[in-house]
Amino acid sequence: MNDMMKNILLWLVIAAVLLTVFNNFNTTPDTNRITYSEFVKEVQDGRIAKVVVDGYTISGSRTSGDTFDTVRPAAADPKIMDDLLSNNVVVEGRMPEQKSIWTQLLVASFPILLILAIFMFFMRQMQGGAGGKGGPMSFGKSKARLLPEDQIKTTFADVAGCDEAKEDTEELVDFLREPSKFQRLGGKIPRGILMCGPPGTGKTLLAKAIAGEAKVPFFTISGSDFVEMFVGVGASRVRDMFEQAKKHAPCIIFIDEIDAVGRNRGSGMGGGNDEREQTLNQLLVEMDGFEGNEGIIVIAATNRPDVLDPALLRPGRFDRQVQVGLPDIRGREQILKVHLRKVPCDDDVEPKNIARGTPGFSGADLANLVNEAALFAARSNRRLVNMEQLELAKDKILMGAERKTMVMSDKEKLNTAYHEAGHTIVGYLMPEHDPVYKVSIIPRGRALGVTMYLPEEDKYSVSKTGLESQVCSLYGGRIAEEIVHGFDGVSTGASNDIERATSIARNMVTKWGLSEKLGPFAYEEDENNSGGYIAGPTGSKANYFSPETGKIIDAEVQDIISRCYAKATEILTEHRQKLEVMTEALMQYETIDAKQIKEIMDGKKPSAPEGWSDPGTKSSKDDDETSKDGVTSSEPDVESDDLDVSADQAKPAGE
Ligand SMILES: Nc1ncnc2c1ncn2[C@@H]1O[C@H](COP(=O)(O)OP(=O)(O)OP(=O)(O)O)[C@@H](O)[C@H]1O
Ligand SMILES: [Zn+2]
Repeated sequence: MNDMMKNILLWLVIAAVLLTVFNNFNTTPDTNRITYSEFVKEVQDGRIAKVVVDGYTISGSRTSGDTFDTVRPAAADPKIMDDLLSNNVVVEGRMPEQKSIWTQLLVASFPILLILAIFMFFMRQMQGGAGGKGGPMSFGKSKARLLPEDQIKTTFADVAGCDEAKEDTEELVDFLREPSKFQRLGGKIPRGILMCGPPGTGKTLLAKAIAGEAKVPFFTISGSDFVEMFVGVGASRVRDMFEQAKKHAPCIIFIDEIDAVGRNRGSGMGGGNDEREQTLNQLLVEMDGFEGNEGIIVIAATNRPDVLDPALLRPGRFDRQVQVGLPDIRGREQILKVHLRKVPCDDDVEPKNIARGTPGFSGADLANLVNEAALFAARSNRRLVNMEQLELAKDKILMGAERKTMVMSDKEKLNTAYHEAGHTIVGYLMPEHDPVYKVSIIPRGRALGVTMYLPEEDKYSVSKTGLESQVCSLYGGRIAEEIVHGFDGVSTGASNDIERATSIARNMVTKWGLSEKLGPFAYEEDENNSGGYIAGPTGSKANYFSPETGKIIDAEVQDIISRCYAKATEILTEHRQKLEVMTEALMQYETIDAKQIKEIMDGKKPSAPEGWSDPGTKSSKDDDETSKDGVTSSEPDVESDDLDVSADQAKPAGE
């Protein structure tokens, strides 16, 4: 309440100043104006001849003939006036009504009350407390939502594929079930747990499952809910939340995106954000404030543990970290099983196969996959989800939704086919390159065509050779166009490829220490993503090099790219014949799989892809699509970022 009081006080002072100014303005001194005490004295001295009373205003004339006026203070006892005026003075007009001291006070304080009321109204609005939209129960001042214990149906059985994280948190369940027993045994229980991991890996789910298993209430709030416009609001929200939690203990407080408030103070983005800092301080105070045996466990989630303020990680606060990473193949299989349980499935459904084909997928991606498959099944009036729909759903998530309505001209289609075939052939032949999983010239999302690579198993890093191979295959598309149409015939379709290739080459030099000339130093650092991304979106960068080094960096990047470009050109010139065959196959089938690609690369005639039936002739019409990206969706490494990018591209046409 403290900060709120400060705010109110501030407003009161402003109100008081305003009132004073207003009053002064009102009582501009008149030449004849006298003070009330002067007036009383003059009456007593018998100098007043006539008095006209109008409420509190008193005017009149003196025995000497000149006029005067004065204002009777509300506090003056009216009876004294009566006594004063009883003799030899002519009194006209009416006396002020007798008001109780309370009424007078009320009248006097009305403007202040009004301002207070308006202020309170705004506070309420800001805190969005009224009525609790969304949550089953939300309480006034803090935005935290409270899920009572009987409403949490999530258990550990719903969380699959993160066994270590589950093990790490099992003892919390025991503790929450019976905090006193734990205390008696001298068990030491952390107050705060930090769950770290990429988005969608089930951090929220796991926290909820702990509450569900322990049958305790679950408070949830997002770090961004604390960051407010008004200084002090966030801090008071934190205080409120902990107050509420204490009433419901034992319980769990879950703070999602703690990095929104917990960023390192005095460094990084938006330095000197008072509000955020105050909120963070309050959080630290509250964390220190409750005893370990109160039965409150604060679980915070973040995917950027590295940006958190070290004070948050100190003993007694979030001193225990639980890693919730992307699931491996076994994990993915289990997660798929959890979600497939909820939809009617055909007998042919093999979670293991889907798990194998989805490296880099998060739990949320897999849940989405099952959901999409169910939608596909519903759309084709099937009662059971089968493997075909699961494959379709996987492709949709990996490559974006097909845009069946978009018609390309034959010329554009042919160009796209050459482009994708170029990517595919270079990717196929380069060492340590992920195998091509599918090539398609069906427009998806913003891409005109897609070449999808998938590693055979989960991969956590890429070698220098692998990276250079990626750069080569990224240029393969553009080079194929160049070989067929000449330099003047190259389309704009390669912009995304070029961007990504450049980004890989640059990261090789400035981040991954893969330039011999420059050595293993970090010259550049992304503010937003702390490395690990290959061709991920670039945030604002921090540079650590002199202008001279900058020139060498540029030269090194150019060197990598020109070497890779030459290599890819060499490959495609040598395999020109295969480029033609693959293009032809793409024109015919539109989508070909690893099997057809292998046949073509072995110099054989490609077979028809599985499930392919001749659709007859397709209509074609000119299309004014602006984005001509033939996106090469190579499989990401540790991060599933590229998956997100493909998913984003499933938005409607034209960005
Ligand atoms: N390990 C898992 N087992 C089962 N389902 C999962 C798992 N991980 C994620 N999911 C599914 O994905 C959904 C989203 O997961 P959740 O919100 O818990 O992720 P998160 O890590 O908290 O993500 P974010 O960081 O984006 O908040 C869950 O509701 C669940 O359906
Ligand atoms: Zn391309």
